[in-house]
Amino acid sequence: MSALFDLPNHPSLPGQPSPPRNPASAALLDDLNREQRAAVTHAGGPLLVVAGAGSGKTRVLTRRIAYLLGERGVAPGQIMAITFTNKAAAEMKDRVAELVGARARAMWVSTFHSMCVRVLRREAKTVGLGSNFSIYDADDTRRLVTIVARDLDLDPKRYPARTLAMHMSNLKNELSTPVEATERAGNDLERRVAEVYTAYQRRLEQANALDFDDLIMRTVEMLQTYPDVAEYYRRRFRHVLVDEYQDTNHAQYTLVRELVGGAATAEAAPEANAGPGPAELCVVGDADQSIYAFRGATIRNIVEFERDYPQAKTILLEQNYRSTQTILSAANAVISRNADRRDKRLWTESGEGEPIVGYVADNEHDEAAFVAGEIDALCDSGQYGYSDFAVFYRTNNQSRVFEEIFIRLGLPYRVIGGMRFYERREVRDALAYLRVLANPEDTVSLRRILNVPKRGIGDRAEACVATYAERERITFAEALRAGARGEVDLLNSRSVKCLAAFVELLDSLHELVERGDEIAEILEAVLDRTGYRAELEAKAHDDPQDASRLDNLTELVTVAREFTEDAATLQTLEEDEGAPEPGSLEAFLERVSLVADADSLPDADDGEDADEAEQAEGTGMVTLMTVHTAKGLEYPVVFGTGWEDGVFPHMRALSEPAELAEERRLAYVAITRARQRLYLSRALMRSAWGQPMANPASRFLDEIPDAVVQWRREEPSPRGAGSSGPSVASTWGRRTGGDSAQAGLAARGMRSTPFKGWQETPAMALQPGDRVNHDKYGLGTVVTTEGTGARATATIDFGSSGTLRLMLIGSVPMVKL
Ligand SMILES: Nc1ncnc2c1ncn2[C@@H]1O[C@H](COP(=O)(O)OP(=O)(O)OP(=O)(O)O)[C@@H](O)[C@H]1O
Ligand SMILES: [Mg+2]
Repeated sequence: MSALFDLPNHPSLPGQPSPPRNPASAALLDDLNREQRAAVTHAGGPLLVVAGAGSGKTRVLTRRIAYLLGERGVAPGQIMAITFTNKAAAEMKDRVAELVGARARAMWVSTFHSMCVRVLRREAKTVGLGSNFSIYDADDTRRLVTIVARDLDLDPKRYPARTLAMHMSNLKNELSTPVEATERAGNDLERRVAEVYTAYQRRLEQANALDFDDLIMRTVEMLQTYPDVAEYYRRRFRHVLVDEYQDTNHAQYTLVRELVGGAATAEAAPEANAGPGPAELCVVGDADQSIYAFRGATIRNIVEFERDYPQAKTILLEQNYRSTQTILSAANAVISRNADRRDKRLWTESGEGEPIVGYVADNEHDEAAFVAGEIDALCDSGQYGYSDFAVFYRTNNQSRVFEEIFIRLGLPYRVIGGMRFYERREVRDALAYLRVLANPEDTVSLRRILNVPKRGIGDRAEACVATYAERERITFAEALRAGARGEVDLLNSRSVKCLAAFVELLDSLHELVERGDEIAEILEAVLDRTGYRAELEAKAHDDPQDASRLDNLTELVTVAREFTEDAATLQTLEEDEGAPEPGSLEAFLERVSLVADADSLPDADDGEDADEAEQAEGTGMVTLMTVHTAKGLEYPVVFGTGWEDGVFPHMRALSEPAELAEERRLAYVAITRARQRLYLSRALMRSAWGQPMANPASRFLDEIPDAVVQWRREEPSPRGAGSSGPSVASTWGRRTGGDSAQAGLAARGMRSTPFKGWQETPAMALQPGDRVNHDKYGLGTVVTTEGTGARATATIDFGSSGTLRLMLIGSVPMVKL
């Protein structure tokens, strides 16, 4: 226990139950503190457990379930437990199964959304849905709103889809129907939103689809409209337990009430003939971890619990069992800046622990390399296995950089939430084209794209070609060309024409490869000339998913562009025998397949063998996820990345006090996931939407006391005035070491990355004739320069090392002489 947040005399509750004599239940209660035990054994009225991060709230829920099953004779089928993420649900189920065995399977442990899907699929007929209804995610929703708004002739500048979707979602979270929304609309925006909402619901219904918010709202409506259905669920679930109660919104709150039957009690339902009586309710939460206000979550539900449920009992937990004091100090320092919160007195017995490690990276690639390097080193030291590590980022799109470096270094990892980029259909289609261009004989890819997009080469034509290839003992590609010349029997003339057009298309694309066009250009040509993009664009008006496919293709073009840019700065000197030429289409495809190959790492589909192997080795995989997804979880070592103003806190929050408070709670969540070691990093430059941006340090970093952070690498101080290139000194906040940066960094034992100092300016200013010294290629003379800003490049003659074209932005290990 240590200095900052000690509270040795934590209060105990009166009338504590002592552990029962039954040895089995003693085991269930043994390793709990008094307050936890009180919560586990509490019977009867509604129970609220409020406590800070890592104080054992979830453990209380899990134990309580085991206790209900083991000691109170409750059947598994009578238990409904609600968690915030699917991962948390799976973990809770596992933990209960460890305690009570396989019968845990009959419990319902799920998220609100999955629970509602389950109920609605069962009751589809009652609510007039086809049981195969589809579910639109947030992205689909926004795109459908765009379509609806366009149909209604709304000016997208004045009424952006995102805003409309948000307001609509708020209405649903408040359980307002389109009719109610229309009646209550008091101003122009509200009227527009109501119109969109009405039209949107009609479209959803036609598509037999529900969005996320509907899942909850429809379930609530059903329970309120059909008392016998509600009765069925109330009889069935005698125990309702909710984790992360601080993140429930009004709709979810109402759903819980309907399930428990508390509302009926409040409205003084006649005693006689009443249903089964309210179920036992147990909710746990922490107002400081409320991070879903954007989905209408309100801590009102915690604060007012005792008013909502007059018989309620509240239990506070104050001992933290998860983190070191250092980590708690950082967490407390950040969260205590929020106004209007109840101060908490978390304490721990686990000691100071390791200092928090801070790292200032040159850019996001450097940051990812640092993270990967640390994981590697800590694993090598034998202290940790891969599964002990988690890497957090603020938004999903930040995962790709980590995925790529992990792949390259062979670090096993998994991404929670968000589909792997290279698994997506459109990405695979586009890559199949490139594969065929790189290798015309790639039959699998060729057959994949043969009729994608549709071009009149049906299954029958394909079969004829395949048969001909087999008979003539030639490749499929050769047979295809024969078909295009009309030499394959049984092909009708229309098919021959289509094949000929396809072959011609491939040939024309192949010319671009021969000509040495950049990969991004080739890819663009593929998407345009095949009509792939046009087809998606046409369909995007009706199907929101097609619109997101277009975005993914744009992202793939960016990947290709970055690859070429990287290659320009890359080691031509380090060529492996037989490796494809750097920057070539082949090299690109090789790199991509390595990344995509991650799919076949354990856990994807290798099934049990891989699991066993993993367990045998005891190393597992590094987990990558957003902070939102990480809520409720814990890891021995946590990397908080992208701690930059504009990234985390999110850009949106910078000018919005309420949103900033929410981002701060998110930072509190991030920090308190760590058990032993915490790393916090940021990058000086980060590409966002294709543009490199210089981001200042996250204000949350500044809020953490210096005493608990050890900076492994600080921000380099800009060299004296007059150095080449415009300075970005204005964005370089505190922590700027006053020392000569290079020597200072070396002295602090900086790892592999060479010092980049002032080269971190937006682009190095060079002119033909300038002399430079490159870390790797040595002395050189600038021959020509091209482009500006992010596109700035220079062709430099390095004498015996060759003449190279280099990017002048990002981590260029080179100085001008
Ligand atoms: N009485 C206890 N003795 C030992 N370990 C405990 C005890 N209570 C909780 N723990 C451990 O402390 C860690 C944090 O517990 P838990 O995840 O239940 O906390 P939480 O309050 O739900 O945290 P969060 O707010 O992040 O959801 C877990 O590893 C848990 O097993
Ligand atoms: Mg928890």
